[in-house]
Amino acid sequence: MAKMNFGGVVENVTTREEFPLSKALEVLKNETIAVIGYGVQGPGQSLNLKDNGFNVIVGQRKNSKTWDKAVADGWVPGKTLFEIEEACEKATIIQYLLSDAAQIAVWPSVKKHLTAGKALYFSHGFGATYSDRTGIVPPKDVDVIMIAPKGSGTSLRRLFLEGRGLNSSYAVLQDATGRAMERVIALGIGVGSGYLFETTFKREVYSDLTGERGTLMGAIQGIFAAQYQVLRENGHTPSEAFNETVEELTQSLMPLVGENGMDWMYANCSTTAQRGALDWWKPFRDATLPVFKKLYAEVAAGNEAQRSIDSNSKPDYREKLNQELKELRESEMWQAGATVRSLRPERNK
Ligand SMILES: NC(=O)c1ccc[n+]([C@@H]2O[C@H](COP(=O)([O-])OP(=O)(O)OC[C@H]3O[C@@H](n4cnc5c(N)ncnc54)[C@H](O)[C@@H]3O)[C@@H](O)[C@H]2O)c1
Ligand SMILES: CC(C)(O)[C@@H](O)C(=O)O
Ligand SMILES: [Mg+2]
Ligand SMILES: [Mg+2]
Repeated sequence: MAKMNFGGVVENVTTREEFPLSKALEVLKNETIAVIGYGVQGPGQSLNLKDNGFNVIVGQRKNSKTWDKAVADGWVPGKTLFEIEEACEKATIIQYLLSDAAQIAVWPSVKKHLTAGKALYFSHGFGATYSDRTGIVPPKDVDVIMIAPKGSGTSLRRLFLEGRGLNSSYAVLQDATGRAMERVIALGIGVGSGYLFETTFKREVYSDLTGERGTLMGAIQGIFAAQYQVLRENGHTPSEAFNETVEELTQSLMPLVGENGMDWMYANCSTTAQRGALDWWKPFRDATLPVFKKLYAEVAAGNEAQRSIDSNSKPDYREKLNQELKELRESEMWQAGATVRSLRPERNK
């Protein structure tokens, strides 16, 4: 474990240099890892583990689209692909990667296979932190660990195939075997993490729920929609409004931020743009600060978790979500976006 200085605060991190894949393979050489669920994280984590040489099987409901997807991805029924309970029985490490709501419903079937010495692995602090709402209370004689990739399972797989890695946080909630820490770090390296930073289950779920509702997904759509509306109300065309709101950000400016930070992106824009951005970022911060404070309070009170449990436990939750995504897709802004994307020269090759 290395100590790294993050803007003046020293934190524990683990990198592939100090914990190479060979060490991870050695630590887990006698383990059977069952990845339960084959939605978004399931494929990314299980395929990365398999390609890295670990002993991994998949547990998924038969007669489901994702069972068929697992078969298409090369998992073999009866050999490396099983019904959820059968996979849990065979496993020494159960990676619980069902949706957070489904984890509640399926918990009794998983719990009965959590015999002494096994490890229960999550990719989110949700189930265990909000145990009063989820009912997920692991037995005391198993390790309870977490690797939470900080991004989509789709990116986890794509970056792995490019020889890169998505960063993940890690935590140990329960160390029953004395091996929980080496198990979790080895799994973090195994699923393809770029580096691992330390957290707790509670800190992970609070920050993750805030981030995805905030700047990563919710706030960004909100601020896009507000600017697009103002431009349209003032007579700008959809293509101009979309380009000035979204396309330039994703195609030109955010890659520069990702590469070298905000000041570097600013420095690569005109002095006119720099003057305006440096003047306006603080009013935007001040306007949104109360919303972020309210959001964090809702997360900490458990209200966001409860809302997610209630809506995503309904039988028709997928149809409802798809309907809301359709509304977003069919809004003028994102329809303009579809046309803009179709005009990117690389799409016409
Ligand atoms: N989506 C991501 O990229 C991402 C990123 C980081 C962490 N996570 C966390 O990883 C975990 C898995 O998330 P996900 O987005 O991959 O899940 P998901 O929503 O894609 O669902 C995963 C699987 O759950 C199955 N499932 C749904 N309801 C079920 C039920 N009642 N019984 C049995 N199976 C059922 C689905 O068939 C699917 O295979 C969650 O804890 C999530 O918070 C997800
Ligand atoms: C990919 C995200 C948003 O980081 C994850 O937290 C999720 O819930 O899907
Ligand atoms: Mg999340
Ligand atoms: Mg997240």
